[in-house]
Amino acid sequence: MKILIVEDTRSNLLVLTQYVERLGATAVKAETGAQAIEIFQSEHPDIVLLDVVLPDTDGFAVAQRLRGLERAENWTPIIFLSSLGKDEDIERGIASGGDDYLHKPISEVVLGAKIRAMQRIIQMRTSLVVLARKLDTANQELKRLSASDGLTGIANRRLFDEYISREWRRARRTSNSIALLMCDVDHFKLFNDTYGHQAGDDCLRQVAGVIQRTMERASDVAARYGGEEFAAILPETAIGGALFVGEKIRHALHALNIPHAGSPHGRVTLSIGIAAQVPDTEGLHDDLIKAADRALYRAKHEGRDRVVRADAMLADHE
Ligand SMILES: Nc1nc2c(ncn2[C@@H]2O[C@H](COP(=O)(O)OP(=O)(O)OP(=O)(O)O)[C@@H](O)[C@H]2O)c(=O)[nH]1
Repeated sequence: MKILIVEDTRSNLLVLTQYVERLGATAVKAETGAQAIEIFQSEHPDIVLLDVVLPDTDGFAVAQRLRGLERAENWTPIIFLSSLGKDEDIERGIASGGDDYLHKPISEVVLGAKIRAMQRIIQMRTSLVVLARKLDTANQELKRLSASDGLTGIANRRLFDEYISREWRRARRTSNSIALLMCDVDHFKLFNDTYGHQAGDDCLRQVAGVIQRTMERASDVAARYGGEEFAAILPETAIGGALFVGEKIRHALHALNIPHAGSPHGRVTLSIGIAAQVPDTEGLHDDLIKAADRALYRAKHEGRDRVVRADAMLADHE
């Protein structure tokens, strides 16, 4: 343990140094406020014994400065040693950041007891800081788990719902387009029937990975929408950009070439429905989901393994 003694009277400094060393601690010494601040920063003492009357400033100002220098999680006990013994002096000492206040002349026994008490508080505080850090890590992990899909590790439906609602409102505020891709694995029931459920799960993991990797912007989110259906939210993206991403996903999955003997395509493919919209004041994000869903339905009916855009469907109907 390192104890900083701030005392301008040499004889006092000598005696206090002996007290501290007899406790088995290392003494570092300062004779002015400026020195105290400098040594505090370079030596990082565990406890500070601080005289109130100093040649360049007073101990109260030094204590305040030391508190300002401490990093968020750190705390160094400061014990004032003073010949000023009025109630107001003690009050000022504690208010300026001190933790205890001893009157001169200092008794070795009392000083030893106070230092041991401070050590005990330091230990308890350190355990609390460690515990708080562990809790923080556990909370972050919990947050991550509650937002991710257990099978594929990408965002789950809960996060999807939250994210699309938030991004829809943001797009409305900024009059930006938001795009949605709904992707469904083709003939997946047959895949399961042919290769087994385990292989099916593995396939879903790979498809999720392809979708996730294909999206490049930090604001893009890929989620497992349910079963063998995935969704991708692309904020600040118009239909052209969404089409580009959809085709990129489709080709990336082709490149992966996961065999699917039951499919006319011979490999695992995706049908993708896309929709994009600049939200108006009345529209709901549900409308965007419905539009992408209808496009997906159309992609299935037109032969699967394709990207169909919702606005093209509208044009067809016109
Ligand atoms: N292995 C596995 N299969 C799943 C999972 N979730 C859903 N499925 C299966 O996915 C299949 C989906 O089948 P359908 O909705 O009939 O569609 P499909 O066979 O993919 O045919 P199309 O979508 O019309 O191309 C069902 O057999 C589900 O059991 C999962 O987490 N793991």
